[in-house]
Amino acid sequence: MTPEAERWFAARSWQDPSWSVEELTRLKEARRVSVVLPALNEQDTIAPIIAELLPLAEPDGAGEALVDEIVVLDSGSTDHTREFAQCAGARVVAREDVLPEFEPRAGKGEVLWRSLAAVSGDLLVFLDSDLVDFDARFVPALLGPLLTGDEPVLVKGFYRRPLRLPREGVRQEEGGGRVTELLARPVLSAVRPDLAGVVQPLGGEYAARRGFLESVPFAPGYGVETGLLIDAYDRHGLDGLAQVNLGVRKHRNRGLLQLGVMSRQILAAALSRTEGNSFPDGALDDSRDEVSCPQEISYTQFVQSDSEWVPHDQPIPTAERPPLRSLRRNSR
Ligand SMILES: O=c1ccn([C@@H]2O[C@H](COP(=O)(O)OP(=O)(O)O[C@H]3O[C@H](CO)[C@@H](O)[C@H](O)[C@H]3O)[C@@H](O)[C@H]2O)c(=O)[nH]1
Ligand SMILES: O=C(O)[C@H](O)COP(=O)(O)O
Repeated sequence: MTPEAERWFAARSWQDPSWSVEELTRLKEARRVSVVLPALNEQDTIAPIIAELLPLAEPDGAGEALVDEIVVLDSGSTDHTREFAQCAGARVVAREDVLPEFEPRAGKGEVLWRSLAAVSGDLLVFLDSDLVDFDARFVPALLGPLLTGDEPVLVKGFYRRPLRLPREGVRQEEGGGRVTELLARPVLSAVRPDLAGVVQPLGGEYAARRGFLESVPFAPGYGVETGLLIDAYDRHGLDGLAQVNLGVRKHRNRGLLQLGVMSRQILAAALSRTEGNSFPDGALDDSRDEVSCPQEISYTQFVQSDSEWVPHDQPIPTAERPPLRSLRRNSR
């Protein structure tokens, strides 16, 4: 690690976060907290996650709650995700119902971007909706550094990651985070060496201040976390970041080909934030407010069909969404 990364890791990593819900609810004062769950076809896991979150939204004796709203931002589900989420007690927002002047695009980054306009929180907590054995203590842990300190704008979770691949008969207590370890952390250590202390740069469990989220472009698809992390660092320095230990995080582990496509999206978000790059992935503009990109690039994977190997081209969306704040400025 660079000396700066080492200093940051020691100063800004909470290995055993122990803020209580009561303490944080008191510190919250007039600020609002929104929990946002991006979801695409998550009918198996969405309701148990919401059930676990609901107590955080119940007012205490003083009429206050740590969480003001739990919102599922639906990404075009075709299963029962929306109904199950609503029955479980969340507000469900379809991606086409927020910022309707923008034609919806596929992918996770798109719904996170739209969520800024759908929720009222000053502080937003993002959680994936494919989590298994979810523990609501993730939420106070992620909010702790934002409510107890002024500096961080983005707080990432870190955890042990089991790996479960039923088709392959794999069930391990560790070994998850394959894209994180094989692509994201190596790439970040090259393009922003000071970010080498971030344990789970891709984790979908993080909290951030609205002011920061509205000030940056959103990369599409699975590039969104990489973009937010690099942009938080570029604009607010390492001390704009913090990380908290969330214990264990289990999710649906995807197959290798799906992870290949995810990796290409992540690489596009990182390369487009690399000054002077000549890659086709895009580039920051001079003001660093926008990333100008081709709409799409293509990535080829190979699949076996009978005895032959055939190329299979995957479109990788690269067009980023502009900072939400710039839309408000332009509409005035
Ligand atoms: O088009 C999409 C795809 C996914 N999701 C949701 O986004 C979350 C994460 O998606 P998933 O496919 O489960 O991603 P992972 O394989 O878990 O990928 C990891 O790495 C990604 C790349 O950084 C992060 O976006 C993820 O949050 C992180 O968990 C889930 O709630 C999905 O339902 C959408 O809302 N829309
Ligand atoms: O975060 C990652 O590295 C990818 O989502 C893959 O995670 P997994 O190896 O735990 O499935």
